[in-house]
Amino acid sequence: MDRDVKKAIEGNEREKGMEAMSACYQGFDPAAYLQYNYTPPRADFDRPDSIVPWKLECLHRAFTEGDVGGKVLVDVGSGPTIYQVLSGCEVFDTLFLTDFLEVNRQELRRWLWGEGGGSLDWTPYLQHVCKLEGRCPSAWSEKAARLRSVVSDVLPIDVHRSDPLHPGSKLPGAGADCLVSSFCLESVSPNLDFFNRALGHIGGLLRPGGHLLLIGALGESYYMAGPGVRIPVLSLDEAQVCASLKGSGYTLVRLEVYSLPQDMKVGVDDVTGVFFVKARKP
Ligand SMILES: C[S@@+](CC[C@H](N)C(=O)[O-])C[C@H]1O[C@@H](n2cnc3c(N)ncnc32)[C@H](O)[C@@H]1O
Ligand SMILES: O=S(=O)(c1ccc2c(c1)CN[C@@H](CF)C2)N1CCSCC1
Repeated sequence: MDRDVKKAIEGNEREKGMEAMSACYQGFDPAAYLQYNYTPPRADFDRPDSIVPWKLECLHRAFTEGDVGGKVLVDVGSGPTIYQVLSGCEVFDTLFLTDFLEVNRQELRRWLWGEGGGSLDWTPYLQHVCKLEGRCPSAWSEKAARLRSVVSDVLPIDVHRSDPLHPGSKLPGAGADCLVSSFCLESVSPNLDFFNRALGHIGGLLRPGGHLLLIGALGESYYMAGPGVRIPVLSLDEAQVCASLKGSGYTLVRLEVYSLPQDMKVGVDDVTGVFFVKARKP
């Protein structure tokens, strides 16, 4: 087949894949998503085997062990959540939260700068991270104020585009010093080729020597993002995560895996585990 024709067909297939995934996300319900994933039993701070303490500890350690630093932190695919930057906001003074959907960007703005506060009370998360930092849990309001003070903007993003941030949203300097992204790439990629390309696209936002903190689902093929809103997920295993990072040129610093207890499998998805990756862009 003529190479140009092949490229046109491939390009057309990619556009179709992006449109199909975008259509899936039009029903995304931020409040329902938060309810499904960020309230008990999944978010139970009193359970030693709960995933929340594990994940917040992974993030705290990654941001505070001395090798991560700079000015600009970008969270890719923030959704309606802020837990993923509660440690990073103490290290960086310029944060960008990003998401594909306006409903999620609005949810973030409501918590950051709005009157109502948002759909979820993040106080337990703020208190837990304060404890990890050796601070009194009552310092949670100071941490909330710090986060609100360092978030520069909540930006639209599409990881399937070679320049994921819209042309008008250029990052300061030579790019981000650190990227964090949780449950995004595998949740928006129709197949492994999309996943690997998206990983490459977000890597373009990161300066050489910068760090990627990537959190994601293992063994997940779908999740519910609202009543009747079923979103397909690219099912990953540890080996594939490592292969994709290597293929994208990253140096793996650490990979940690959490296996979900049976009672945390509550029907909102079929996730079997969660990975936490710290990697460095050479
Ligand atoms: C499973 S949620 C993850 C939310 C949050 N990071 C968390 O840890 O719970 C996936 C997010 O990816 C966003 N998304 C969907 N398509 C995207 C795209 N093409 N590029 C970037 N983000 C996208 C969705 O709007 C949603 O907020
Ligand atoms: O690991 S979670 O249970 C979690 C949190 C979010 C998600 C999943 C799992 C699995 N499905 C994902 C779909 F993309 C979203 N968790 C919720 C409490 S705070 C730490 C993260």
